[in-house]
This record gives sequence, C-alpha cells and structure tokens, in this order.
Amino acid sequence: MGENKNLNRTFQVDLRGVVDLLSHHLYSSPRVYVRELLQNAVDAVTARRAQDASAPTEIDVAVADGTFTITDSGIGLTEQQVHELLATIGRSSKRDDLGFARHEFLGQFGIGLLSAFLVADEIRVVTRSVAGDPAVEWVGRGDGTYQIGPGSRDAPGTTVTLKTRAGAEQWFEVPTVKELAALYGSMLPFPVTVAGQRVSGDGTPWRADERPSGLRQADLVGYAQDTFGFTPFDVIELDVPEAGLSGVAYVLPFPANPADRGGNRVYLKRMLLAETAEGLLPKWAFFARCVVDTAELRPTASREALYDDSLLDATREALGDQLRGWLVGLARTDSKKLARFLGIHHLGVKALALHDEEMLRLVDLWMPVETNFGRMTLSDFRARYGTIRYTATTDDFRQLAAAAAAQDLALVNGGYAYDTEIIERLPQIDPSLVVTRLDPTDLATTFSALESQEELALRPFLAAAQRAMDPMGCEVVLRSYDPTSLSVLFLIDRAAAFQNELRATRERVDELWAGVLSAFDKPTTDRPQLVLNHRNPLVKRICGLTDPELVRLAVEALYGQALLLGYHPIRPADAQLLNRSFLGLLDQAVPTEDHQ
Ligand SMILES: Nc1ncnc2c1ncn2[C@@H]1O[C@H](COP(=O)(O)OP(=O)(O)OP(=O)(O)O)[C@@H](O)[C@H]1O
Repeated sequence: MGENKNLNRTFQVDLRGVVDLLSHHLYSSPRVYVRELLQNAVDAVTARRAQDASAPTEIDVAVADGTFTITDSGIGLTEQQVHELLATIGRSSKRDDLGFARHEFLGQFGIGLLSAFLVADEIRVVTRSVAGDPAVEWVGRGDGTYQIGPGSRDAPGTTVTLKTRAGAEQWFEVPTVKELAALYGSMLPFPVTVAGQRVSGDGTPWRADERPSGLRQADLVGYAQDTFGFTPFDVIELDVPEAGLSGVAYVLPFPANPADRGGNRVYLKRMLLAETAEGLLPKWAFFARCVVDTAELRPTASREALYDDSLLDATREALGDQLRGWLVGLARTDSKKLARFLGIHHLGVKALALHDEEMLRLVDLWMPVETNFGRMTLSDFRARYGTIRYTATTDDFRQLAAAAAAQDLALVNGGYAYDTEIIERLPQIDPSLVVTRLDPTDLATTFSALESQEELALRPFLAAAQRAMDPMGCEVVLRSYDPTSLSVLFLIDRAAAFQNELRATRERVDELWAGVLSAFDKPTTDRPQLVLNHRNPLVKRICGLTDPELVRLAVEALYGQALLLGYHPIRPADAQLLNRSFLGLLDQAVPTEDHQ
C-alpha cells in the first residue's frame, strides 16, 4: 500500500475545459480553424519535401453539406505517431530535441488541431505515412475520447474531415472558406485549392524575379490598392536579414492620425499572422503601412500577434532606419517630392524631429514655417536673420507680427503643433544658433519713449487714461512705434496672462472656489499694458482731449479694440466696458435734438 502512495500518476485533461479556454480566451474567432488545418497541411508537405524534393505538394480543401475536408500529400503519420502526436495535447513533431520550434515549420505548440473543436464536435483524420505503414483512421471527439482503426488511403498524406456543429454552419460555407484560405494562405509557397479554385502559390508580391523593375513596382502598387484600398505615395522595400524579414512599406497618400496605430500586415513563414499587427514599426512611423513576411519573429500562442522580444525590438529599429533612410534619400534626390510628402505628413515628421537629429535637420532644411516676413524654412530664416525669435502661441504671433515687422524684427510663429519644441531643439544641430522666445512685453522695450517735453505735456491725459483703466487692472503706456497705422497694443506676458485668467474665473465662481483660487493670486508687478502709439494720428488727437469723460470713453474704446486685435479673451467686465464706451461715443457723435 505504501508503494502505491508514491505511484507516478498522469494528469487528466478535461478537453472540454481546454477547448473552452481556446475559444474564449486564446483565439479571437472560430475562423482560425482554417488557418490551423492549412498550416498542418503545409508543414506535412514541407516535411515530406525535405526528404524527397520531387514529392507532390498538393493541398486541397473541399466544403459541401456542412463538411469541411482538407487533403494534403504530406509526410503522413504512422499509427504510433497518431497516438503520440494527434492524441497528445501539447505534443508536436515540429520541435527539436531541446524543445525549440524547428525553423522550417509553421506550427510549434502542439495545440493547433484543437481549434477544429471550435466548429466541430469530431475530428476525423485518415493518414498514411511515407514510411510505408498501412493507413490509419483516427476519430477524436470534443469529450476527450478517441478511436483508432485501419483507414483507407493509397498515397502518403493526410485528410482531415470536420462535420459542422449546430451553430457553426457559417464557417463551412464555400465563399467563407475560400476567403479565409486566401486570407491566411495567399502567400504560401505551395498551391492550395478550395473547391477546385487556386488561392495561393504565387509567393510574396515583392519577391525578386526576372521582370523589369517597372512591372514589379506596378504590381506592388496594385497590391496596396487591392489590400489596403489606397494608391501609395511611395513604395519602400524592406529587408531585415536577422529576422528573415522582407516586405514593403507603403507611404500613405493621406495624413494619418499619429494616435491611430493602424497596424501592419504581417506574414509568418508566408502564413498571415495579423492584418493589423502592432509593434513592428516605431511609433513615429505612422505615415507608413507595411506588409512583411518574417521567418524569425515569433508568434504569440494565438498566432494573432507578434511576441514582444528583443528580436522584435531590433527589427523595429532596423525598419525605422530603412524608413528614415528613404526620407533622407528623398531630401537628397527629389526635393519636390519631399515637399509633397511634408505637405501630407508634416505632423508625423515634426513629431519625429523631436527625437531624431536627422529628422530635425530635415525639418530645418525643408519644412516651411510661418513668419512675419512670409513662409520660409527655419534654415532660410536663420541664414537671413541670425537669431530665431519666435512666439510660443499663434495668438501672440498675430498680436505682434505687424509691430515686430515694422521694427525689422523677424519673428517665427511657434504656435503650431511641435514648432516651439523643434525651434528649441535646433541648437543641438547648430550650437552657435541663438533662439529666443519673444514675449509680448519684450516688444514694448523696443518702442521709443516720448520726448520728455512732450511726455510732461501729456501727463494729465495719461493720468485720466490710467484712471479709466484702473478697474481693468491694466497700465496705460504712451510710446512711439511703427507701423503708424497701429493705434494700440495690449501686451500681456505669461505670468500676467495667468493671473488675469485667474481673476476672470474668480469673478464667475462661487464663494468657496473664489477663496481657493485667491490662494494662487500673487500680486504681480507685470500688469498687462495698454500701449498707445503716439505716432498714430488718431491717438495723437485723442491725447489732445481735455474732457475727462471723453478721455475715458476713447481709452476704453482703444482698450476694447486692442483686446480684439490681439485675440485676447473678453471677460464679462470687458464686454460691459466695450458696450458702455461704444454707446457713450455714439452719444457724443450724434447731435441731441436741442442742438438741431
Ligand atoms: N496534416 C498532417 N499531416 C501530418 N501530421 C500532422 C498533420 N496534422 C497534424 N499533424 C501532427 O500532429 C501534431 C499536432 O498538431 P497540432 O496542429 O495540434 O500542433 P502543431 O502543428 O505541432 O503546433 P501548433 O499548435 O503551433 O499548430 C503535429 O505536430 C504533427 O506532427
């Protein structure tokens, strides 16, 4: 009895539980049964061809009346192998003595056949080994039992037959099976037929052959049109020998959303792994969609994604280099095409330039930016004006462009996506380069003050104007600057802008929040400035006003105009003030009845 206690026992496997696990947690759809059976047939043919290079390579699929049959002229199995391989879950003939997947085969895990139970209750296999043993028939059932007996078959090879389970009929329709076999197997090296129609055997569309290169290129474009539904902007051939990878990257002819990971079409040893596999290209390469075949990258157990390992990392890097090489080559040889590419994919390229010096150079040389002297590339800009002066927002740019131009100050609008970051990175490629951010208040320091005599004379006006603006929390300044057509500027630096917004919010929220917000309210010396241009004829006339009420109305109107010109937010208090000043000025302008 004591001996019995230590007896080695064998695990019992509840097949129904395993099938349930596969169907609900491993495979995304029952359709994978076509792939798994096709894959077994291909592996069997491959194994036979390894022994006899002249062996037939037929793989035929037939579907009729709810029955699916796949026949191969492969290596077949002896009775002993049937027990060992078909009836033992997790056992595979496709691993070497150390348990590693063998290079020439698609399968490796020893579970693929079970996927047939996703659509059928019974798997019938008739097989005859090339070893010459008699044919065997094996019937495996979803409840975990199987039967084995003599089979009838003359030539070596295997036939697997499935009868549809109630509810799975859709997976046994001829068009569906044909579509699935073509989807997974179109690039297989052997001819596969479904209902007598060939769905594979032509290899990869990018294989090197004797055809003239133009024809090959046209075929590759045709493949993109058929498979992805677009005519590519360009076609880049890919080759990563370490991963046994070859293929093509299609440059999208339309802008792609950087956040949208379209995924790439990946074949593993010529069998489709996924139409939208992730992780193959670097994140920045969203302007390209690839189709590749790889012999070395590994699948996850579901065979629906790439296994994330160091080889995948290295492959991603190598593919990134090849895409980058294409871009840099374009810059050297075809600047018009590059300009068109940048027109479509500027966002992607700019995102790339933040991490990659070569891309940064490309952006510097080729990407036009908005400046107050017209559109030009950053490299042209610095060749002409030296220092790169830029605004961080488009609003700042709009506010300052004209005034800066009038003072010969060249200014780049850094407000578009990534532009500010790119400009700030430029010294990395040219250490002598100076980049400075222009804040609106910096501009005021370049304006000339009035002559002291004149200033003295205008003090009463300035004091009245300041009183009018005190409730708005802004400081009135009188300067002379160009262009003379510009009457007024509202200048606000970043700290003051924040404080202003804080105050505006506090006016709108309830007491509790107002208390919380006031904790952030630091007294700031940098009040926004309302800078009147004394060179402007209208402002000059306003400076001559003596009636304090009229001064107030005019200054309020200038303040409102400055806010609108500079795209500043209009707070409720501003709107009220604008209204009051407009009506006040109207009242002054329209004669009253008494005077008529
Ligand atoms: N058509 C076939 N001809 C010859 N042998 C086959 C055939 N189908 C299956 N086998 C044998 O049965 C074994 C188990 O097949 P199964 O599909 O479960 O796993 P696998 O192909 O080895 O690996 P994977 O789970 O990765 O597909 C195979 O390793 C192979 O030896």
